This record gives sequence, structure tokens and C-alpha cells, in this order.
Amino acid sequence: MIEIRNLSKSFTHSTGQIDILHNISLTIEKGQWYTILGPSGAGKTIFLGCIAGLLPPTTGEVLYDDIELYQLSDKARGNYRRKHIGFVYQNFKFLPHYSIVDNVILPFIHDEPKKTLYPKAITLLEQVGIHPELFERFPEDLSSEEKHRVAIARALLGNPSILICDEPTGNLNAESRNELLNLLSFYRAQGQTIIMVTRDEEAARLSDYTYKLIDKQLIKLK
Ligand SMILES: Nc1ncnc2c1ncn2[C@@H]1O[C@H](COP(=O)(O)OP(=O)(O)OP(=O)(O)O)[C@@H](O)[C@H]1O
Repeated sequence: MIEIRNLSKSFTHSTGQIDILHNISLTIEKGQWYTILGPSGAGKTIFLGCIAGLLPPTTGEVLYDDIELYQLSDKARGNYRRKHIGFVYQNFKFLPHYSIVDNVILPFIHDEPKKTLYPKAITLLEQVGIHPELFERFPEDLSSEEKHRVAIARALLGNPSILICDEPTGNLNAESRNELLNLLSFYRAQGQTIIMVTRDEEAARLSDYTYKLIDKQLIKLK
């Protein structure tokens, strides 16, 4: 279970303070799919960063099974994140000169030998529906839908219990979007906790709980 308690996030610049999130509380139950909707600029990516241990909130707490993420040292938090949280970035963050399979194993090359990482990566790439011919190709060779699929495979490599997805169906046509949502639904059925943010209201249809981030607050829709 993840508990977000009274989380606020602001940025301070020479021009003054910008408040992005204000006093948000949310409990995330294991094995459930949460979708957070919101218009562009609402603070969805910032919120995910705070939940994922990537961005310290200005005030408030993020607890994973009673461990307060931001009380951990940077190193311990990084380790915790790699073990428990898979993150699907909005802009993928692939390294362009590495093959697809190498991109998938990269986050773990300091934790585990390549000879055990490769078979896991290949199993996941097959599971997410990437054709084996593409494994040695480069990110620029992939379609948008394939990039989203590879990003999901990479996020799952460490066998995390929580999958955090930033706009995982962004820029896809309706058919590709449905395919991606069905893939997330498959992992949800395997017991994965999914936290997804998106601008696309249609994308929330398979989730267990739906919220909207608006005016710095979370409103429950479903
Ligand atoms: N370091 C920063 N300093 C000041 N403002 C920031 C900083 N980082 C992000 N912002 C602002 O915070 C707001 C929320 O950004 P965020 O990326 O979380 O929005 P979003 O809801 O994910 O948008 P989109 O749907 O377009 O991805 C934006 O207005 C952005 O410009």
C-alpha cells in the first residue's frame, strides 16, 4: 500500500513561488489500477515524480508499506525504487545508440550480470508483443506503439510490484491505445499495482479508480 499524506509541491524562482500541488492525500491499494486525469500542465508528471521517489515534495509524506521514501538516503531510495517501482516515462528516455534489448537491461547492469538480464529482457519484450527482429534494432526504428511497449518491458524488468506510467498511450491512434491498455490490464490481472496519468479521459475506462488533478487538487471521479 502507498500512502500519500498532505503532499504539496512548489517551485521557488527569482520571480516568486509557483504552487503545483496542494495538500493531496491518497491511499493506493495493492493490485489496483489508478488513473489520474488532468489537462496539460496540471502537475501530473510532478505528482508521479513525487510518488516515485524522484522528486521530493515541498511538504507531506509518501509511505510505501510504512517506509517514508524521503526519509531514506538518496542511495537507499534509489535502491528501493529500482526494486519496487517500474516507471514508464512520457518521453521514454531511451538511449539512441543502444539496441532495444540493451535499452531494456540498462537500468540493471550494475545489479545483475548481463547473461541473466538478457533472457529476462527477451521474455518481457516477447510478452509485450515486440517482434524478435526488432530486439537488436535502435529506438528510432520503432513505431510509437512499439516504443510504448518497450518502455513497459523496461519498467518491468526488475519485477516491480508497482508500475507508474506517465501518459503511456500518448500520441497513439485509438487501436494502438486500446492494445496498450489491454497490455496494462494483463499486468493488472497478474497482481501489478498500476498508477497511470493521462490527458485522455477514454484511457481511464479499464482502471479501478479514477481521479482528476485540477487546481492543484485531486478529485475522485470513480
Ligand atoms: N522546475 C520547475 N519549476 C517551475 N515550474 C515547473 C518546474 N517543473 C515543472 N513546472 C511546471 O509545473 C506544471 C506542471 O507540470 P507537469 O509536467 O507535471 O504537467 P502535466 O500535467 O504532466 O502536463 P502534460 O500533460 O503536458 O505532460 C507546468 O506548468 C510546468 O511548467
